[in-house]
Amino acid sequence: MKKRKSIVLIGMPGAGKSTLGVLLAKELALDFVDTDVLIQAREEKTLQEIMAESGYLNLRAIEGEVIAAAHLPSHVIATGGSAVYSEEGMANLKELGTIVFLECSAEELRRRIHNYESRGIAKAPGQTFEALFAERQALYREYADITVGCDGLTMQQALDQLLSQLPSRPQNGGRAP
Ligand SMILES: Nc1ncnc2c1ncn2[C@@H]1O[C@H](COP(=O)(O)OP(=O)(O)O)[C@@H](O)[C@H]1O
Ligand SMILES: O=C(O)C1=C[C@@H](OP(=O)(O)O)[C@@H](O)[C@H](O)C1
Ligand SMILES: [Mg+2]
Repeated sequence: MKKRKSIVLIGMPGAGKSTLGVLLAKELALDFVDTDVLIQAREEKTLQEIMAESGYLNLRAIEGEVIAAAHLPSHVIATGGSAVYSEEGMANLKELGTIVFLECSAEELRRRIHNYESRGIAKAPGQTFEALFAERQALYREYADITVGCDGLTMQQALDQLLSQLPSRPQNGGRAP
């Protein structure tokens, strides 16, 4: 079977990378992988356990290794929100395909996420949501090939918006690098 370019979803926790990623993979007949699951399987620990045992910087380091080593053509790849801290990892993902930033405002994310402190976000202790949002926003923008604004959209509307912004199928359907 021909290898196709992958689609890589980046964005803040709660932006919809994992949930929309599955729907997108089904729509495009691609495989789906969530790099959070790859990390957990490699470490045989949950993300929360990794952070509790060795800290958020170690989780980011492991995430960087996992995404730098990922060989995943013809996939929709949902990353964790902290993937953008790894330059090497993002370079590899960019080689695999199109990077899509699911952009939500801080207000929208606040409406979706009610467990900011306990969700296992890889952030410095005490860092506020607003500070983390600002720090990350710059990185998501830097890496994005496409930005999909998700505020106020239902899941289906966000999926439709994403599909309409993707490069057309013939461009998508070339051989993977
Ligand atoms: N338009 C939307 N698109 C994606 N998720 C949405 C939307 N509206 C509400 N949600 C909710 O936001 C959450 C997104 O979570 P998730 O997919 O795990 O995000 P991420 O993987 O980016 O952290 C889910 O609980 C989902 O039901
Ligand atoms: O943004 C973050 O720091 C993180 C986001 C999580 O993934 P989601 O973005 O899919 O929630 C997960 O990788 C980990 O808990 C760290
Ligand atoms: Mg996720």
